[in-house]
Amino acid sequence: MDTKVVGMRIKGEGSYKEILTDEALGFLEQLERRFGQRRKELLEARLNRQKRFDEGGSPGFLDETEHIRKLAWTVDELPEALKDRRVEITGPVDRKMMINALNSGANCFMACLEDATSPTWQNVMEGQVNLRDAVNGSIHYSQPGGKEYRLNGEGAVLIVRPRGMHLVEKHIELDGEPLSAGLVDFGLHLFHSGPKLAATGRGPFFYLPKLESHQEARFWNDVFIFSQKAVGLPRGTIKATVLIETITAAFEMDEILYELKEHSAGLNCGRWDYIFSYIKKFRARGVLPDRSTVTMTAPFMRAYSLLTIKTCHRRGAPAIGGMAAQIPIKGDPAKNEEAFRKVRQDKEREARDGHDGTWVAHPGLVQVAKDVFDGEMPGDNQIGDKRLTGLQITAEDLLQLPEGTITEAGVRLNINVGIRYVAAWLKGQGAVPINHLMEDAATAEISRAQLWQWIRHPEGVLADGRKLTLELYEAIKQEELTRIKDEFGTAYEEKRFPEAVALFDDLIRNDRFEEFLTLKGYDIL
Ligand SMILES: CC(=O)SCCNC(=O)CCNC(=O)[C@H](O)C(C)(C)COP(=O)(O)OP(=O)(O)OC[C@H]1O[C@@H](n2cnc3c(N)ncnc32)[C@H](O)[C@@H]1OP(=O)(O)O
Ligand SMILES: O=CC(=O)O
Repeated sequence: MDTKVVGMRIKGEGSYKEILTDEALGFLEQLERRFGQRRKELLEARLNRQKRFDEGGSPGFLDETEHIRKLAWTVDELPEALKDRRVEITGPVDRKMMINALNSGANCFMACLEDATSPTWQNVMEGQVNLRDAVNGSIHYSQPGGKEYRLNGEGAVLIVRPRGMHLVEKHIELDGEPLSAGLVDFGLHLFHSGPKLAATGRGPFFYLPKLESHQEARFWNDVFIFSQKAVGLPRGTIKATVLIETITAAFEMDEILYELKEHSAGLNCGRWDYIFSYIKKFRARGVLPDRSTVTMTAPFMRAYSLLTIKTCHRRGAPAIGGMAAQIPIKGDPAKNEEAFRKVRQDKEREARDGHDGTWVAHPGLVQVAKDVFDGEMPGDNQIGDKRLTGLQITAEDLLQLPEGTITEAGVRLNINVGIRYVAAWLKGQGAVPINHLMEDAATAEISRAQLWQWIRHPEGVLADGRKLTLELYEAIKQEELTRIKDEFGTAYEEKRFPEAVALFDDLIRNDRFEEFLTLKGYDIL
């Protein structure tokens, strides 16, 4: 469908007229024309950085920005709505789940168009409708069978996570090229809800995913400056929290806060993507052990989270913790208690280390995290706590390879979870419960990246002495597929497992490491 914007075409089905208004599309056009090329250049810089790592180079703290790390400065004052973020619930932009999240009792709700949302056109467009209705307070949902869902009062403060820079939105083209997905998600939400949110002091707030450098933070800062002017908001109204979820960004935390200074709402430890990034960036080097053994207490993960807290507090910014993958387990009180215990332990470590809040994946976990932070954090946040000021975290600390073994069970789990996740994603679900754990794009990336690396790396050897080869991968995969087929029976095809297996196989078998599984998957979504 052609639009009134010259050169712009909508290729997705359904008109979504209330979201894709001429004015909103005009705004997307301006964003793309101003920032689309720069996004591509930043992606090119990522590839060049990877080349250097493949040739043995290492990331380090940058010489050219030493002055930024040395000088005393702080980010701008936080708005009232973001001072107390002790519990943030995350979830996709699904209508019912959004209402549940907003009503969950959490301080904030991170509405995710990234890892927790499969970017079908329908999900993306309906997500925007849901965001707009949530901001208007008019959001409601009638469950087939009778249950009604409505907002109970103001609800959690909304923070929107647009898609990462690597993704495009193929359903909207400008001059024959797809738009930048992150700019679409950001732009539509800002255009429809920014002024309304600003009027109440509850936004517009964003989470910025998968940044690799301070230049990418500068990109977003420039997008914010331009966009605020375009929609009539004072400079500094938008606040953004950057996820530190790539190993390279961990070396540029000060610089990232500095670039976003007047728009910064601190940093968050995106632990799952961080592990994925570590494997991806250093795939030619040492191997990581089984996914389940790489936890936040591994020295390199601990160094990263402590550095995040230290850096944020020095700069007057909040340092938000990450996501424990456990979710409530129905029908098994003992296992459920064990899951809750693990989440509690994780949140206690975060609160005691000095984090200013944390993430939970499920409404049933809000109270657990709240109790921990209420107990450990008497004020709104711990930004004033400078305990970590003298802590020295070196490049070696951040890069230290975790110890542990690779087991057949770990290989099996990676194959099983990876294929199940990709099938769910192809069916339009971006976050799923598998083996009582939350799985989303970030956790699935770890699974496939580990398999890819273990097969090719000489140290990809199981604890029993067998080298993981393509042949062994294939044999285990066939056994796991038998289990999946037994479980799904005649629904196997309808659930898109054949395509999921083909895609997963391609990611593992191809010697070229695919940057993101969602990039490859988007072609057939
Ligand atoms: C690595 C990262 O990027 S982390 C951030 C991105 N990932 C996420 O945000 C994942 C968030 N979590 C989820 O999506 C979900 O909790 C899942 C998919 C893991 C499990 O969901 P379900 O299988 O629906 O869980 P369950 O059956 O226990 O849900 C019970 C109720 O809680 C609701 N619920 C579960 N999780 C959430 C959530 N995160 N937000 C809002 N509501 C939720 C369900 O909709 C359901 O509601 P209902 O009783 O009104 O029908
Ligand atoms: O985005 C969060 C993560 O843990 O990855």
